[in-house]
Amino acid sequence: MALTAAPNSRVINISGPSGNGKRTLAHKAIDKRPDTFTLAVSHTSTRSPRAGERQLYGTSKASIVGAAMNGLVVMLNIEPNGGQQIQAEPSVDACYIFIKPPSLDALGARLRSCGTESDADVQRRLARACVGLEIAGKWGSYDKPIVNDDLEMAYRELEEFAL
Ligand SMILES: Nc1ncnc2c1ncn2[C@@H]1O[C@H](COP(=O)(O)OP(=O)(O)OP(=O)(O)O)[C@@H](O)[C@H]1O
Repeated sequence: MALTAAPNSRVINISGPSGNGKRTLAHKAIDKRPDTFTLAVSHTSTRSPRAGERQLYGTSKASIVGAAMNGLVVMLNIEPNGGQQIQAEPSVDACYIFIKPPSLDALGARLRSCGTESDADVQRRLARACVGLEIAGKWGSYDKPIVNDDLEMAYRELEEFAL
């Protein structure tokens, strides 16, 4: 049987530098509209799925398409390569959102506020974020950039784009 998502279904790859609020934004979407949004996390994640999340294993594509066929907007927070594979799959109507921090200073403050990382780790993640933002800027292959400054406004942009 061919895997074909329902016409109005959406699969959204959520990408962007570590610590810029991808997970926070996705969980806000699930909290606000639990009957609409679900989050698929990579099977490489070290933690168990939280409420509203689906963990992806070998049949990831089938489970994504299955959820989309059930009318859900499936947000993917997975490794960049995995996201590109899903995007390249013609049976899935996938799009690509890039979440940007308002500034590198703000991103640094968020990483530090978690309190789980040493200064050296924060500096390393910021350096990676600089590279990621530069690549994304040149790459330009995402459908929707969202600046996650005010969380409520960022969520409204996500909702407007997704629904
Ligand atoms: N708009 C915002 N304003 C202020 N703080 C925020 C905002 N969005 C997220 N944060 C905070 O930033 C920190 C990192 O957020 P989050 O874990 O969602 O990032 P992430 O992009 O999913 O990170 P990772 O890719 O490492 O999993 C958290 O402490 C979160 O509460």
